[in-house]
Amino acid sequence: MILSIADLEAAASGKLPDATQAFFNSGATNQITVKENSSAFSKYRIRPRVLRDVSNVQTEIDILGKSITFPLCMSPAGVQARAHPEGELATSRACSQKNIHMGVSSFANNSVEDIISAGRNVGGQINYGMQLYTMQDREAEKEIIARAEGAGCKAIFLTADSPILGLRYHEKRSNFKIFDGISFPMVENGWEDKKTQSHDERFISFNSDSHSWDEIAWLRSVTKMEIWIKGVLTAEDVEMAIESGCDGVIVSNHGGRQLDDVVPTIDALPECVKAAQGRIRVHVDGGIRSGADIFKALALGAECCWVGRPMLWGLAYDGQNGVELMIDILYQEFRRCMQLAGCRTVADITPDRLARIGSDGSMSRL
Ligand SMILES: Cc1cc2nc3c(=O)[nH]c(=O)nc-3n(C[C@H](O)[C@H](O)[C@H](O)COP(=O)(O)O)c2cc1C
Ligand SMILES: CCCCCCC(=O)C(=O)O
Repeated sequence: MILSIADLEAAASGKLPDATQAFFNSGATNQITVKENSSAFSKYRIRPRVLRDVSNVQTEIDILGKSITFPLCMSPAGVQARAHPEGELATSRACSQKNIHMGVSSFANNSVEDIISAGRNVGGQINYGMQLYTMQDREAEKEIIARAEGAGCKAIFLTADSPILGLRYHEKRSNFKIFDGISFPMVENGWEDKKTQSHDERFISFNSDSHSWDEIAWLRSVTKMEIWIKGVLTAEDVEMAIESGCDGVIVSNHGGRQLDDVVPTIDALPECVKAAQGRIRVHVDGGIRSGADIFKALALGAECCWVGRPMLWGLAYDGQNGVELMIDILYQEFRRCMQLAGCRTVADITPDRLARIGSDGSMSRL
């Protein structure tokens, strides 16, 4: 029986070859951050308020100019065809049905045009954001931006934590074949001669490790979409994002897949929110596996949460239905958490709803 995200992970992983599990589920080097992203949530406990009439709870929030069902979006994750043959098309339909915005990876196995059409064809009106890497070939980068904007994306998510790929030992040991039999329509122009390259070599061949904050002004000059930075973990970089004129940041460590031993995102969030002082939007991803995790992130000041692996597990388990099941699980848990904690609206989820357990076991209010 699949009741929780942990149940979904177990069911999905059983359906995937070992090498694909290693690719989806692993983090970088020693797996410290991938584990801590989730476990760090447990040092927070909820302080519920009672007798507050929670008969009419409002879970909706406005993101990118549209109301979504609850504060959750789908993180951009590449190579979804390794989870299910329909890949991002199934994810897009599920998001559209459930009224949840979706990030599209540059390493999608379907084009941004097809991904958005798939969602529109089932009737929803959600927003999409295009994830970008800083590319060596700026003309090719510009073309992806133009295609995304033309297809209807509302935002660019520039991934800032990946000047190079993280060292992914589990993935290497498993001999995961990323390229065999699948295409990458957003980035593969001119790649025909590189079919034999490794994952790492291919990334190095197109991605720029000399990226800098200067790119934001360039992005502004080529698009009217919102510009967000994905992969910020410090107050200093939130300040840089504000100075550079970004619309938002996603506090993210790439699900622990880039630099290992970095701070878990839920622990980086408070300093990022404090630095933002409401001048820039602050979202978070990494290790979110329950409705209570979403509640805690909001109480610590995030406007919205994003999930990566839970979406991939849903997709691997049962395509579109599996992603819908994943969203339903998180929605039911989050709504119930709000009710039981005495919150009628998302705005009621404030820092005073949390306590923090110290290293000596003591409990303190935030
Ligand atoms: C298999 C996989 C592929 C990913 N691909 C991308 C990508 O192409 N671009 C990107 O910015 N982040 C990518 N991510 C990171 C996610 O956007 C997100 O930051 C991370 O998965 C959040 O952590 P979670 O998986 O614990 O929810 C990927 C993550 C996974 C697991
Ligand atoms: C050729 C590199 C593919 C990277 C796919 C995305 C991913 O695994 C990540 O960003 O993490």
